[in-house]
Amino acid sequence: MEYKKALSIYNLTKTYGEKTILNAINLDVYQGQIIGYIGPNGAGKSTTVKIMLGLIEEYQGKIEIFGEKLDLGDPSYKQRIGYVPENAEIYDNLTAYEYLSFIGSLYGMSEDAVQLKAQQLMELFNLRHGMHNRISSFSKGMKQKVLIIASLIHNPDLLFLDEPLSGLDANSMIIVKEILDQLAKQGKTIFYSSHIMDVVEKISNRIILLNNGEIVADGSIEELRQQNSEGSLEQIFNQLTGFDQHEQIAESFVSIVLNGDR
Ligand SMILES: Nc1ncnc2c1ncn2[C@@H]1O[C@H](COP(=O)(O)OP(=O)(O)OP(=O)(O)O)[C@@H](O)[C@H]1O
Repeated sequence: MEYKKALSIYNLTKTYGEKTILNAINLDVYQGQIIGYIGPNGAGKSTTVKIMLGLIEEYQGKIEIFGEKLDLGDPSYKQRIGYVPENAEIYDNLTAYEYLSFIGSLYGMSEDAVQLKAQQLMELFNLRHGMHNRISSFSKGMKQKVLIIASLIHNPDLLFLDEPLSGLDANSMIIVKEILDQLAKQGKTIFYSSHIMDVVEKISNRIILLNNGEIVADGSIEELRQQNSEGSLEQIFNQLTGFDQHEQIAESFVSIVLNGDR
């Protein structure tokens, strides 16, 4: 398979007031890549993803998705994108089936196609019996599974995932990781944002670390290991973000917790 560019970012800069969140970022992402998109809290990961999804319209720089300049006036590119947000605004009052039908119709799928796919995918996630129950009655993990199905039901080519395994049990996590691996082998491109470093390390074939508005590392885990003296991705993350005070901070925290009145 010939791997083409799925996404290009040129000099992307985003500021909020005085604060520069993204500082002239450049990035080319190819089909079939699973990008582990990581960085400290507030680094700008969600901001980057929201810009690519057209949810944030004010920025400087240029973005191309599937070779076309991002044109918010023509949102057809969105039909090729799937998204699992970190904080889902899921419609709790709908049943799982109603929600998936709604999402499918937004993506232009026929009712029959959505029904069949939703049923089959929910069954594979052990949710068949919850199909016609309101999402508000679902556990956290069940909701997460509905979100994952919703992000994939229209067979997108580019997938943005923000902590997608959040709330999933160990068995379901294995299934989702395997699904992502197989989708990437089919040429789908996946942006995987997470703070769980050992999962990112295993699942990604390319890791991008964002810190202080810049990309400070970009490569496979093997490449990052060669470039840095530390071994695990967690250690590389600590090193590149200049963090070595976990013990002191924890000690101060605990001593404040233990001191003073009840
Ligand atoms: N609407 C907004 N107005 C002002 N500042 C904002 C706004 N949205 C985000 N920010 C700021 O932009 C920065 C980046 O936020 P973003 O949510 O992209 O970080 P993140 O890397 O996804 O963090 P996390 O790992 O905590 O999810 C933060 O400093 C945040 O306070």
